[in-house]
This record gives sequence, C-alpha cells and structure tokens, in this order.
Amino acid sequence: MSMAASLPAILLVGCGKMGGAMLEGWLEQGVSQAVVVEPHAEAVAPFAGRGAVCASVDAIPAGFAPAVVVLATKPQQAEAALPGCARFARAGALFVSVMAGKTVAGMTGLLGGSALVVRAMPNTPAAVRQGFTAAFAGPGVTEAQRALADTLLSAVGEVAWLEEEALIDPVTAVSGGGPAYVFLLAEVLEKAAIEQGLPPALARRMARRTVSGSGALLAASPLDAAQLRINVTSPKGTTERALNVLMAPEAWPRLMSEAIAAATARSRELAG
Ligand SMILES: NC(=O)C1=CN([C@@H]2O[C@H](COP(=O)(O)OP(=O)(O)OC[C@H]3O[C@@H](n4cnc5c(N)ncnc54)[C@H](O)[C@@H]3O)[C@@H](O)[C@H]2O)C=CC1
Ligand SMILES: O=C(O)[C@@H]1CCC=N1
Repeated sequence: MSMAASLPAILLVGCGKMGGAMLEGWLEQGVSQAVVVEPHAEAVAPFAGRGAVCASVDAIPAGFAPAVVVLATKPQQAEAALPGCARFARAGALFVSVMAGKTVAGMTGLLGGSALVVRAMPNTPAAVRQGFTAAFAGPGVTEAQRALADTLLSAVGEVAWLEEEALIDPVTAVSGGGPAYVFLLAEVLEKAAIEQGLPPALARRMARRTVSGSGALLAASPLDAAQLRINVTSPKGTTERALNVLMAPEAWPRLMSEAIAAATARSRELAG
C-alpha cells in the first residue's frame, strides 16, 4: 500500500510557489481529499481538474472537515486570510503554517485564540518530493497531531523537528531560501560558460546537469561534501585554480556567511 492512504484531508490556503509545490507532491502521493483556497485563478491553473479549488474560504463546501489546514499565503496576506479559518480551529483542525516570520502566537491570535499551530519551513524541491522542512510544534499540539504534520510534510521530503521556535529564522535563511542560491549557481555557471566561448544552448545544458547531477551524487553518497569536492580536485589541476578563487576567505566562505546572516535577520524582522 502506498503512503497515500495515510495523508489526511487537507485545506490549503494560498496556492502560490510554495503551497503549489507541496500540493504537487501531495497529489503525486494520491492525497484523497484536498481543497484549495486561492483567489488568483492563474496560480491554480496547473491544478485544474486535480482537486477542488475555491476563490475564498466562504466558498468551501459546508461538509468539508479538514484534519489539517495548511497556511501558505505571503506573511503580509495572513491578516486578511487567517480570521476566516477560525471555524476550522473550533472544529479541531490542526494548522500547519509555512509562512516566513509568522510566529505561533501571532497566528493563534489571528485564528481566534485557541488554534493549535505547527510552524514549518519547507522549500520548493517539495514539488518533486525532495524537500527539506524544519518544523516547530506550538503549545498544546498533541503527539498525535505532531505525527499528523510529520506525515504530511514527510510526503514531500525530509523533516526535522525543532525544540525552539527561534531556530526557524536561520532555517528559513538556509534551507527555506537555499534552493535559490543553488539555482543562482546554475545561472552564473551558465553565464561563465558562455563567456569562455561555449554555445549558449550547450552552456545551459551543462550548467543545469552539473548542478542537478552533483546534487544527486551528494544525496546518494555517504561521503562529506568536502570529500566529494576533494575527489574532483586534482593536485595542481584545473579545479584547484578555480577553487583558489572561490574559496579565498573573502569570497564564498565570507559571502555565504553574510548572506545567511542577512536572511536570518530579515526572518526576525518579519516576525516584528
Ligand atoms: N517560495 C518559497 O520557496 C518558500 C516560501 N515560503 C513561505 O510560503 C509562503 C508563500 O510564499 P510563495 O508561495 O513564495 O508566495 P506566492 O505569492 O507565490 O503565494 C501566495 C499565494 O497566496 C494567495 N493568497 C493571497 N491572499 C490569499 C487569501 N486571503 N486566501 C488564500 N490565498 C491567498 C496568493 O494569490 C498567492 O497565490 C510565504 O509565507 C513564504 O514565506 C516558505 C518556504 C519557501
Ligand atoms: O524569501 C522568503 O521570504 C521565503 C522564505 C524562504 C523562501 N522564501
């Protein structure tokens, strides 16, 4: 039997880049009941005919009783989106928020004061069930509800549980935004390849496959990333010359530290 049977009935509020990525993963798992609230028709176009879509919370069929409500609007849209979901809190649904910067206390307040909330930070590789999510269970969330959230989040990738809510800020910076840094690597590698005379179409293919193939090797190998890097780097060879540039103290090591610190600070700012 597939894991599909164990996925609970889901209400997804906000089906943009992140909500849509998770929904893609859940649909692939054969989730039996998923209702989506999404005001922008364009955002849900890829899901036409694959699940029930409502333009607002008020349009949700009266009989639908979700076990889990996933909150995936922009943090700035939460004040408009959450109060309409309070009735699901009263009916005992568990809330799983993926919004950056929205604290459990803030969300419980917007949901009428007694909602049980798991705060999670996923990433977009969830769309191909290769995501990474770190999650924090707010006060009152039972072991069974935590297991329910774990089932849902595990359906789209790996899950880690945090014992401290504040850790979600650096998690947001590292794994939440991390795919963007990796895609940037593919972009700049492609550009550099073109600069060295490679035809654009070939440069694009090489850059994409080099990044995705390296990711696959990293996923499959028991070796540390550092050892996999050393395995490419012949003494006095070509890679060594490139790494002398990239690994200079003021280059990638410092830039990445600065970038992650900046994103962590922004996550704290969003929490207000
Ligand atoms: N994009 C990413 O890689 C990640 C995003 N997140 C979080 O996920 C959340 C969504 O981000 P994105 O998907 O990137 O943004 P997005 O803008 O693509 O998606 C938000 C969606 O919510 C919809 N929406 C707005 N008001 C609504 C309402 N009242 N009811 C229902 N839906 C409503 C919008 O139409 C939009 O489609 C954010 O809070 C972000 O912090 C978390 C991890 C990674
Ligand atoms: O950029 C953001 O704010 C969200 C959170 C992590 C990824 N995207």
